[in-house]
Amino acid sequence: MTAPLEFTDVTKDYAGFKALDGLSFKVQPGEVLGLLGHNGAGKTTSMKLVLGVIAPTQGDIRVLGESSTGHASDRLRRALGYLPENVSFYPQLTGREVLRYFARLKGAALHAVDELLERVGLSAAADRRIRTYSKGMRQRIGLAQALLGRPRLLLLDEPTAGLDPQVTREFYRMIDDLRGQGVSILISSHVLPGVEAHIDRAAILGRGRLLALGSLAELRDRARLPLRIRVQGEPDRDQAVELLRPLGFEPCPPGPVLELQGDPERKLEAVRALLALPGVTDFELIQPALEDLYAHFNRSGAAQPCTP
Ligand SMILES: Nc1ncnc2c1ncn2[C@@H]1O[C@H](COP(=O)(O)OP(=O)(O)OP(=O)(O)O)[C@@H](O)[C@H]1O
Repeated sequence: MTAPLEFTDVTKDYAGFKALDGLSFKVQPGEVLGLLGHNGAGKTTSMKLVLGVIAPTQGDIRVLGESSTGHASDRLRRALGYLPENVSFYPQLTGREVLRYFARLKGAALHAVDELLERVGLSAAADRRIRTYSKGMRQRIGLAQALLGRPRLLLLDEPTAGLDPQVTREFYRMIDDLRGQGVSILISSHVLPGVEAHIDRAAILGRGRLLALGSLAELRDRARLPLRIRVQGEPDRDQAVELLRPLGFEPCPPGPVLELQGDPERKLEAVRALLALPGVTDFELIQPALEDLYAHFNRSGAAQPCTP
């Protein structure tokens, strides 16, 4: 099956400044790919290239099997859903009016509007003016707008920036549903903790270059960051350290609970040793989080798995 989105060796220069440098990746059918990077890494530039708003300086971008810059780009734009980073609508219009307006622009069926309002949980607020909407409600109307025309490929640029944790969770639940329906999604973010559980793979961008691409498990394998073990109970700290140090585990700085970090390959040996230690009532294995992997591949200093 053709990948809904494919970047091949894409470079984008803005007046001599390389915003993207040899970027290649694919979004597979029904996949959620996280495009992760710091401010200025090239996430929005990538989105604009997919939309055909700007053209690559070099390289090729295939969107739903067609070139993003060819004569098909208008039609392609209609087949895409896009939620921009700073979503803004006419404040004096109601939610329903905004969606009807965009449905006409996109050539989407007007009867889809009420269904979409329901889907994003805004039916009750459909006849309120946008200027009375909270930030979370505006993001939801933005998502509904992006879903007009039942796009097979959805581009979400920093969709949860500025949302509170509860609204962020609700937003990701909607993303999970869409993924379940086979929609392919490119989601850019620099807010990493929330996105981790909702993406199939991550593409880590740094200064326009692809630093790493893979599932969390693949990135963990590649990075080989230390595994952290949090020990519950009241074992003798010195005894625990003495036992685990020969296995390559070192204690984290003293805190309310004992934590050690070391080679993930020696996890079982470490666990066995811990189980034999008096006072241990339980333990928790803590894998490097997406944030740790991101820091590792960005080389913005070694990841600090010992920090909470
Ligand atoms: N029209 C433009 N002209 C010149 N430089 C630009 C232009 N648009 C973007 N850039 C530069 O290209 C780089 C990538 O910008 P881009 O907006 O793609 O980053 P981003 O990853 O989306 O960042 P953010 O998280 O801050 O939105 C930045 O250094 C930016 O200043």
